Amino acid sequence: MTGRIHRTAAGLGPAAPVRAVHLGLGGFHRSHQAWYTAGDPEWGIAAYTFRNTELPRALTEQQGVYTLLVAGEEAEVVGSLSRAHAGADRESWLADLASPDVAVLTLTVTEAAYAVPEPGQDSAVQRVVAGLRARHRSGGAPITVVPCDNVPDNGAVLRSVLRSATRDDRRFAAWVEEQVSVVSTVVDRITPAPTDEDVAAALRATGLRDEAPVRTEPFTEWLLAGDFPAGRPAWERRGARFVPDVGVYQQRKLWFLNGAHSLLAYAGLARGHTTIREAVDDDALAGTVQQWWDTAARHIALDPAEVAEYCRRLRDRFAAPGIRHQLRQIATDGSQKIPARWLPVLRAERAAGRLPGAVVTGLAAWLLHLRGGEVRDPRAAELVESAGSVRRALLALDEEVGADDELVSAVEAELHRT
Ligand SMILES: NC(=O)c1ccc[n+]([C@@H]2O[C@H](COP(=O)([O-])OP(=O)(O)OC[C@H]3O[C@@H](n4cnc5c(N)ncnc54)[C@H](O)[C@@H]3O)[C@@H](O)[C@H]2O)c1
Ligand SMILES: O=P(O)(O)OC[C@@H](O)[C@@H](O)[C@H](O)[C@H](O)CO
Repeated sequence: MTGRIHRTAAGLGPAAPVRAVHLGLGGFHRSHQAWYTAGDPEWGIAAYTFRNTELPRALTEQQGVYTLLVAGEEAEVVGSLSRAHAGADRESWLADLASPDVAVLTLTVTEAAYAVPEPGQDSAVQRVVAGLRARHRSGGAPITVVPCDNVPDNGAVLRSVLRSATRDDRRFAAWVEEQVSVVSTVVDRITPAPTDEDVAAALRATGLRDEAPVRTEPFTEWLLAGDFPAGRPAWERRGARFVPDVGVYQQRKLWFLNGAHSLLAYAGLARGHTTIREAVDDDALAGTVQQWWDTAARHIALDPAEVAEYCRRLRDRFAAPGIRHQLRQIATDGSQKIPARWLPVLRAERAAGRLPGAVVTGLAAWLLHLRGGEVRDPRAAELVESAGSVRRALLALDEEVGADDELVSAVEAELHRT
């Protein structure tokens, strides 16, 4: 019988001491932050899911070790997860965040999580605040929080949410302000949700059974801006870049990559496709994506040649064999993603008196998606209910967009055409 992957079987040494904590243990953490951390063997991670109990169980049985299947390259065994926990393990969570040995807290908690918790709500921010409170009570060593979600100005947004969520306790709030650094990041590595086929591929690659492999692409990027007063892993060993400001790179990634992804997701589903690769192989959709990139390129402060090269590489990444990125996965939480991915460009175009065709196509396809039933979005009920009327659905997305008569008419016309 084939053996299970674990540290000795994979040729790894003992787990490193925990000096980093992660919330939102899923596919992306394993393909990105945990992979970068593996470049610095002095740093071990204690990673927590939000709700999932199966993944931490499988990883614990494997001593945190897992296989990273990098499309077109050799599989890599990653050993930076020293411990994996279910989010419900509150005692360990509080103890880890109270520990002065821990210097960094990374987050991948979805776009929707960047909100002030309602009283009594169990949310990612509520858990972060509880952890920071435990740290404050047990000596208050400084720490850096590293949000790694596709949220514009993720560091500033998280700082503002933390301010609101701690304002009832002035001493604690003052400590958070002084001792908790929140950095801003741009994160990039296309990582589809793992499948059973990945389990079989990991076995073929290593000869060891792995119940928690992850498939990803060779391309990876991590830009960070901010301070690490208590230290950090040497993420730069694997190419992370520490920059004064992530602003324009954040726009480049969110508009060009994620904006095109959302366009392909909604328009691709409407045309019967299931993956990004299939969707970009459809000439009509490839044309709409190019139209979107040409439109977005007018509003970004980067050299046009650099933008064109970025788009050329994106085309290759989207079409890469070996990555089956499901349109349904990308289509989730549209109300949280569209405002960051399409609306800044839409606003700039409207201010210039133009009606961008690619955004009209995208909004019409999003409406079709809402009308189609299977909607996963924190505001699903309200959106599905409003979707019969273009005006109401667009108002629910954004008041200014919904109040734009010319845009509403264009989206209505597009829906009649399709
Ligand atoms: N997958 C990618 O290619 C990719 C690339 C860049 C950034 N990201 C960011 O990482 C996030 C996670 O992606 P993933 O592929 O790991 O997904 P995943 O489904 O594998 O893992 C997501 C994690 O977030 C948790 N989560 C889900 N809803 C939550 C909520 N409301 N509050 C707190 N936590 C919640 C889940 O329990 C899970 O632990 C994305 O939302 C995105 O912001 C992903
Ligand atoms: O992960 P989400 O749900 O924010 O968005 C879906 C995709 O657009 C996204 O995961 C990209 O693949 C990723 O941002 C590439 O780095």
